[in-house]
Amino acid sequence: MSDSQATSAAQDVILYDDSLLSVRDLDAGYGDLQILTDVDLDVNDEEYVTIVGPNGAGKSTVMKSVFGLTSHMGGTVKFGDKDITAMRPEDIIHLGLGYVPQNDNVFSSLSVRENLEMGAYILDEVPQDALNEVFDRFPILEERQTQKAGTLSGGQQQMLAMGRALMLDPDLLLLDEPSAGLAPDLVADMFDRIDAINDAGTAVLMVEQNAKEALRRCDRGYVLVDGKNRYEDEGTTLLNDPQVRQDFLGG
Ligand SMILES: Nc1ncnc2c1ncn2[C@@H]1O[C@H](COP(=O)(O)OP(=O)(O)OP(=O)(O)O)[C@@H](O)[C@H]1O
Repeated sequence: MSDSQATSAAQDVILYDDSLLSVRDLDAGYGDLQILTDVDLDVNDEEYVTIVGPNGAGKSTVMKSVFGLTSHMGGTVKFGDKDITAMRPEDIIHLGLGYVPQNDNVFSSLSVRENLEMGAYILDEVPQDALNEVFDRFPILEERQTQKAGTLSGGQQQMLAMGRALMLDPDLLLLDEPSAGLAPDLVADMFDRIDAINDAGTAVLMVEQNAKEALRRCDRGYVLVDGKNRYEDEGTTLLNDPQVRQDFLGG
């Protein structure tokens, strides 16, 4: 453990002093309904972090809370040196944080290219370099750039949603269930693409139902249960932990 880390006695969660994203004692929910309690979480520069856990554990709520989409009830969220606690999403994206929600993540009636251009709406001009990079990363989007997004397959729409978030070249990408709804033979391809995005230097925080594959690929993982931290460790360590396997990974 480096000098910049300290272990939280309560949950045995490692807290970092200099992480890119730092969530501390976060309480959040919807309206008056509290879902998250004292959640701690870090993502370091260029790190790939996964949150897994049972249905309804609050995984998506963590992502939404980081991105300013829930009721904030306590605790802090820092991104780089900025306190972004309860900041609005339209302000957060200026800071280099991109979010790809699980559902409704493309504008169906707009073309593929228009969707990508919308990703950069906060800029005065469409960043051509970023657009070309997205097309290099997802060639099918270049081929189909004039097609309406709603006519793409589920996997292609997921690529478009990611491509749109990449238009601002974020330092951290939040991905909520990127493999949801994909045919089994497309799931590995989607994970390969996420690996490539991370290898190119973008930190990733991902929620996944496909927990084993996600833990196999990530650097570190968190297991969230009932809106609280339960385990945190390197992905492969969690994957091989008998208790985690039995309780959360189907044996
Ligand atoms: N907009 C909302 N309003 C009220 N309650 C909500 C809302 N969205 C989610 N919840 C509730 O918050 C709890 C956590 O949901 P969340 O989607 O964060 O869990 P999850 O771990 O991502 O689950 P899953 O794996 O099933 O997607 C659930 O009880 C859910 O019903």
